[in-house]
Order: sequence, then C-alpha cells, then structure tokens
Amino acid sequence: MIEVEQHLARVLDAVQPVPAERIEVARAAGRTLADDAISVHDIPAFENSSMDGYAVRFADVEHAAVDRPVVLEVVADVPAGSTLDPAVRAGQAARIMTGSAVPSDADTIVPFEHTADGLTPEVPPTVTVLTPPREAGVFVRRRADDVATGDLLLVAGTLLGPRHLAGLLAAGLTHVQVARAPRVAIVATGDELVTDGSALGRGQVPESSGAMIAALAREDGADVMTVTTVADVDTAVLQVVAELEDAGADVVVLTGGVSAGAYDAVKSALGSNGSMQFDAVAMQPGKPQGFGVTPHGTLLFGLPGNPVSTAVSWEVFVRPALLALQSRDDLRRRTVRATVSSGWRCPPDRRQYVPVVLDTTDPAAWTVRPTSAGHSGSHLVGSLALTQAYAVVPASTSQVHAGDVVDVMLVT
Ligand SMILES: Nc1nc2c(c(=O)[nH]1)N[C@H]1C(S)=C(S)[C@@H](COP(=O)(O)OP(=O)(O)OC[C@H]3O[C@@H](n4cnc5c(N)ncnc54)[C@H](O)[C@@H]3O)O[C@H]1N2
Ligand code: MOO
Repeated sequence: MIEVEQHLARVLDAVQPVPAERIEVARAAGRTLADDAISVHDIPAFENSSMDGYAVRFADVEHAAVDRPVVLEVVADVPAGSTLDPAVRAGQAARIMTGSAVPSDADTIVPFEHTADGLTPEVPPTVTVLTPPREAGVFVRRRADDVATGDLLLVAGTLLGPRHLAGLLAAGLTHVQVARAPRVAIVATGDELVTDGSALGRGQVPESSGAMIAALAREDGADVMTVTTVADVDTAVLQVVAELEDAGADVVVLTGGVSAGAYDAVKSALGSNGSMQFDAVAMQPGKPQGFGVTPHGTLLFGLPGNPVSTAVSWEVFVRPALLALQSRDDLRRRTVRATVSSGWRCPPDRRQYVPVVLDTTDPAAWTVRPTSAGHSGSHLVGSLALTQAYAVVPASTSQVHAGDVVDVMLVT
C-alpha cells in the first residue's frame, strides 16, 4: 500500500494548468483569477458625502447651537451623479445627497437632522444649522480611503465569489483573466447499473455516482462535458476514453471496475495498455485507485465504485487536481476540529474518512457523529445524503471514542 500523500503527489505532479481566458467580471463567480487584479480606480473615486444634508465650511458652523443658530445661504443643489462643483463661499451652503461629490470649497457635511427645517420639498433659499459638526470633515468620505489606484486588490489563484465581483467592479475592472473551466467527463462503469429509473432486476442498482461527481465538479468550476455509463467490457471502456480525449476532455473520471474482480474493466483495459497505474492507497474507503495521463494530457482517474469510496476519492484526489488545473491558491477543503459524540472502530493501517453529521448547536463546541450509526461502509450511499463532512482519522487509531477530538473536513 502507498500513502495518501504519495498518490496525491503523483496526481498533482501530472497537472498542467489550463490556459486563461478573459471574461466579464459579472460572469466570473466560481472562476479562479489567473492574474493579480490591480485597481484602476481609487475607492472612493472622489470625496463624497456620507449623509443627505448640506455641504458647508466648518468655520461657519462650528459654534452653531439651538440658541445660536447659524443661517447660511443655499447656493446649489448637488444630487448623486451630478458633475457640478459649485462655489461655496463663507456664509453659504450647497444641498447635497449621499454619494454626491463634495464641492471643493466645502469641507464638512451637516445632515438634514441638524438643521431647523430638515429636508424640504424644494431647495430652500437658506438653511438654519442648529447643531455644530463634531469636527471639520465629518460625513465626508475621503478619496481612496478604501483602495488606491494601483493597489493589489486580489492575487492570482483567488476563487472569485460574489463579494470579489463587487470589489473588482468598484475598482474599475470590468473584465478579468480567469482559468478556463476544465472540461470534465464522467464515466460510470458497471453492467449492474440502471440509469433510466426502471424496476431493478436481481443484482441491479441505480447508477448514483455520476450525478454526484458532476455536481461536485461543477461546484469547483468544471465544465461537465458528459455523464455516461458503460458496461464492464474492456473495448467499451477504451472506446469511451478515446472519444472523450478526442473531444478535448481535460479530465475523465471513471468509477468502478478498479479492484481485483474478474470483470474490473477499467483496470484491465486501461492498466494493461499502460494508460493508468493502479495502486492500493492506505485509506478507507478509497483503497483501490487508478490514475494516469494520456499522451494528449487528459488526466484519467479510476475511482473505486463503491459510492462512498467514489465520494471520498473525489475529495482526496480529484478535487485537488481540478483546483490545481485552475491554479487555485488553496487546494484543501476547510478543516475544523470537533468533538466526537458517538465513537466508532477504525480499520488497521488505513487513514479513515468517516462520513459525519455536524451538530453546531453550540457554535463554540461543534460535535460530530457518524452519519451511519455505529458503522462505516463504502456501500452506505443512502447516508451520503445526510453527510456534511468527513472525519479524518489517522491510520494508527484503532478506535474513536465519544469525547475524542478529530479533524473534520467540511464539504457543505
Ligand atoms: N478481492 C478484493 N476485492 C475487493 C477489494 C480488494 O482489495 N480485493 N477491494 C474492495 C474495495 S476496498 C473496493 S472500494 C471495491 C472497489 O471495487 P470496484 O472499483 O471494482 O467497483 P465495482 O466492483 O465496480 O463496484 C463496487 C460496488 O459499488 C457499486 N457501484 C459501482 N458503481 C456504481 C455507481 N455508479 N452507482 C452506484 N453503485 C455503484 C457496485 O454495484 C458494487 O456494489 O472493491 C472491493 N473488492
Ligand atoms: O476502499 Mo473500499 O473504498 O474500502 O470500500
């Protein structure tokens, strides 16, 4: 058996990042930034008001009080988006709205609430200030106090999410270079698989892994080319892989047929022609793993067919490769430590990945329990529906007890 890290290193060594492409920021959520994003605007881009009210000279109003109101002449109105920069001399004010550019002659904003009449339907000829500003400059948002032109906003490798889009657009970037979406094809192998919902005959099972892997791949930025099923026949496996390679797949994920059985077609077809190497990896589930690269550079994964093994193998090997193809800065799932509320036995000499449910009732003390009470089995696919994370238990541990603290890989 080889260690998980050894197999993962072999996989990652084979990854050649996909090229970058230029797309609209508005469409970039879920994509990985290929170049550093440098701001082309200051944020804010100009001095503007943070309140609706009047732009004034501080010196005019600093001693205003209810019993010593200051009356200023209103000489202009500056709605948001206005390009006006009206002169505001001593004893004058300009009406101004939140976000409007502060007139160059003014230095302070008096909100409507600090005036005698507040907001009036028309721009009034004068305004009476009753409350003095705390200091010069209040309610003025300074140019570049968030981001300056030329600042490094985001580094290459960042996964873009909703908030990144807002920051990029505010910084004046309408387009970004992102990694092209890797093209992923999924091939479920097995004579026993039923895909059309028809009544199960003896020995048949619904095909349940293809859709899961496709959804996982899409979650991480893949363009899923196809999800297909083939029989346990060497020629069928070879043919589908050749077709997918011709169609430009970056990754082909095959499930099933990789262990020691008489009809393990992935292993016999792709192992004997040298496309894939098969190893026993010291993990449970997920021990039998196939991996290879075609002459054209398509990554071939042969994942074990037991559905929980498939799901775990995705997390441990395929997902990091998919992210590395996109030059993502972090290939790992988020991991927390949590206390076990109900223990389980562990297999000897294999790192265990146990599907678990999280209890986050006490946010400062999360607990986990196996999704499937009392046992873990790579065939327990119904329980996958409830799984929120995988507890990762070292190979040296033979028993996890209630109260033990374990590493937990979050997948939801
Ligand atoms: N003699 C040995 N037998 C097995 C070994 C071993 O070391 N020696 N390893 C076991 C382990 S561990 C695993 S994991 C499985 C992996 O087997 P395969 O990858 O060859 O998978 P299959 O035999 O094709 O299927 C296993 C199981 O999963 C069901 N399956 C497969 N694909 C799907 C799918 N798309 N949707 C739903 N269910 C699926 C299949 O019907 C089988 O029940 O090998 C052990 N055997
Ligand atoms: O490794 Mo298998 O995936 O134990 O069931």
